[in-house]
Parts: sequence; structure tokens; C-alpha cells
Amino acid sequence: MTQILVRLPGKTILTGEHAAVYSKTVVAATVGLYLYTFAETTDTLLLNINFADLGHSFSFSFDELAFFYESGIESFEHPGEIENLFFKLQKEGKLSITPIENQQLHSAVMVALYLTTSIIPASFKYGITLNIKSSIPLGSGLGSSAAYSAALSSGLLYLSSKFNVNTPMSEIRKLVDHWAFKAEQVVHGTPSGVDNSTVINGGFVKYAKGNPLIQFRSNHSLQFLIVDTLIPKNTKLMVANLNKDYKSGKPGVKESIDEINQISEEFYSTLKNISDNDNLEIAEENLSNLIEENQKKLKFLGVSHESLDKIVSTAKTHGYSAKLTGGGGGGCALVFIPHHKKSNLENVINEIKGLGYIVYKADMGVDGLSMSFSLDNRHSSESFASSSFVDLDEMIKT
Ligand SMILES: Nc1ncnc2c1ncn2[C@@H]1O[C@H](COP(=O)(O)OP(=O)(O)OP(=O)(O)O)[C@@H](O)[C@H]1O
Ligand SMILES: C[C@@](O)(CCO)CC(=O)[O-]
Repeated sequence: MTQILVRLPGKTILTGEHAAVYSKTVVAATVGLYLYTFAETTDTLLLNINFADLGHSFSFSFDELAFFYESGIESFEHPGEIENLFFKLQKEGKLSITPIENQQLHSAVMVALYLTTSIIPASFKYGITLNIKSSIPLGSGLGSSAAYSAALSSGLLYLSSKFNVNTPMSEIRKLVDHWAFKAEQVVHGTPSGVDNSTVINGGFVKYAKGNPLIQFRSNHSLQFLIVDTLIPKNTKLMVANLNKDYKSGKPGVKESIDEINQISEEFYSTLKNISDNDNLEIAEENLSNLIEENQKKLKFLGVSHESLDKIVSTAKTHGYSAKLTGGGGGGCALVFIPHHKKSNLENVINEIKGLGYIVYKADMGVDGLSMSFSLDNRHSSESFASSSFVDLDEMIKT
């Protein structure tokens, strides 16, 4: 049987979320929180999906999957059409699965069905089991859906021999990115592609839809706090709502999106040119101001939330700037900590924690897609389920 273990990091958007959807510049970085997928072929002729974090497992027989193949998934104009097909087949009594009330679980199953029936040929001779577990908080703006989409794409592409151990990593990344973007369309409707490209390629990235991704390493270690408001958010809805305002020509919307583009361009050039000993304080002050400006625009665009505003104002009283990161409307905020202002750090952390929010100090700019092929059938869904994240990291390294 064929097995693969895949690991993808989360991401934060430093500047430019939402404007990214309109092909504007966005600056993002990976964060050292990870989603792992262990995928294997089996002799059961079933697609099994085990979601450790959501506490649910699903099974589809190949007879059930045949209905998806027959309905011509490859002719979809938009991958999100999988949802209508799923509801139609369910209504016709062709699927044994009962309705999935939990929206996160529902969209995770849609992605798994879309990717499996698009990547795996109908004539495939084996069953497939996909196991997922993650330390990236779900639905909080840290790219959990991109990591999930990329992890499933990698696993399925490998099991169906679309790449192998000898395929150059640059080719694998490109192939995985192609499918992860389609899966992101299932979850987010009209994503820009920045989330999947960031988590796959790793490091810091500058991205504008339709242009080649620029990957860069800053020679200076930036420090941010990631604050999770624990308020559930819905990126698809936030993107769709803003799009209505954009299309209806609501005053100031287009201008704000253009201004965010300028902010991202300046953030990128400052970050790229920053060095540890050369005008560091001035450069970090500049980054700080750009973050503050970006948040003001995002608030104007209606994608902030009172909990995010509270973090921004709390950070400001301690001399720091902060902004939402990702889809907004809840989820996470970033607080930027310039080196010359570090002395205040514990105070701001304690105050933010006192508001009931979770503070992460994650590494930024970590590697993207990592895989372990050499599992030699030593592993199983059971051993994956009982492995710690540290154990899984060890397997990825070997
Ligand atoms: N550990 C996981 N197990 C199963 N599905 C997951 C997991 N993590 C993410 N997902 C899928 O990704 C979706 C989360 O997408 P959502 O856009 O709401 O959050 P996000 O990706 O964390 O935020 P953002 O897009 O703003 O960065 C879930 O609904 C689910 O479909
Ligand atoms: C809100 C958004 O700009 C970022 C979500 O992480 C959507 C996208 O670019 O796809």
C-alpha cells in the first residue's frame, strides 16, 4: 500500500487582505502552526476521511463516488458547484450520508469529495483513507483552509502517482498549488490564491493575483503577537459582502482598496530592505504606521469586528499598532512589536489575555509544504491518531 505524511503551516497576512481579491498586492508569511495529513491507499474500495479536530469520520463507497464522476465534475465552471451536486445526490437518495449540520465539517467534506473525484481516476483500484489533524486554529484567519486544501491535494496527487519521490520540489509545489486553489474556491468562493500559495511555498511572500509570486526572506526577525478573538468568522461571507459594495460602487470602497495596495507595496519594500543595524528603528516605525493605516482601511471596508477593534485600541495604549489578519469579522489580529519597544511586551500580553483572548507567539516565515514518503507501511491511521505533533515533525524530517 502507498502512504504519505504531509505537513503544511498556517499563514498570516501582514498587509493587503481583501484588496488581494481585486488583484492588489498582499504581503504574507507562514506561521509555525501546522496541519498534518496522513494519506494511504487501502484494499477496501472506500474513501474514508477522519477529522481528528472536528471529531468526525466519513466513509463513501466507490459506488457513491461513481455518481460524482458521472456528473462530470471536470466540466464545472466553478469548483463550488460540488455543493449543489452533493445536495442533489443526497436528495435523490444516492448517498448514505445524513446532512452535516456543522458548517466547517460540511465544507471540509466538500473539499475532500471535490479533490478526490477530480484527482483520483474513476478506474482507481484501491480505497483511500485521509486522516487530518492540526494545531492551526480553525476558521480564525490563520489559513487553516489553505493548509487543509494543500495537504489533501498533496496526499491525493501522490497516491495517484501524479508525482513521486524524484519529482523536483518546484514542480510538486506548482501542481499542489493548482489543486489547492480550486479547493480554496470550494471553501471561499472567490479567493485570491494568496493563502494556498503562501502555505505551500513558505517564508515571506509578496503576491498579486495573476502575477508570479515573489518569495523573500527578511534578514531581520520581525516580532508579532497573534491574538485569537475566538469569534467565529466566515471568510467567504466577508469577501462576498465586500464584493457587493465594490460592485455597487459604494463611495470610498475602490479608493480604499487602491490605498491598501500602496500600503502593501511600501510594507514590502521596507521589509525587504530592512537590516538589523541600519536604521532599524525608523524602518520599524514605518512598518508600524503602515499596519495602523491598513487597519483603518479594513475597518472602513466593514471587515473588522468590535473584538478586533478592542485589540487595536489596547495595543495602541501600549504604543503598538495592530490589525486584523485574514478574512476579518472575528478571527485573529496581529500586534506588531518593534525591537525598541519590547520592554512593554508583558504588559500588553497580560491586558489582551485579560480580555479573554488567546495570544500566540508563533515563528514566522517557516518552510511551506513538507512531506515524508519513506513510511514503509510502518504507519496506520491509528498510529497517526495517537502521534503527538512532535512525533509527526520527527517523521517529516526523516
Ligand atoms: N483541522 C481541520 N480539519 C478539517 N477541516 C479543516 C481543518 N482546518 C481547516 N479546515 C477546513 O477549512 C475551513 C476553515 O476555513 P476558514 O476560511 O473559515 O478559516 P481559515 O482558513 O482559518 O481563515 P482565513 O481563510 O481567513 O485564513 C473549515 O471550514 C474546514 O473546511
Ligand atoms: C480575505 C482574503 O484576502 C484573505 C484571507 O486569508 C481572501 C483572499 O485573498 O482569498
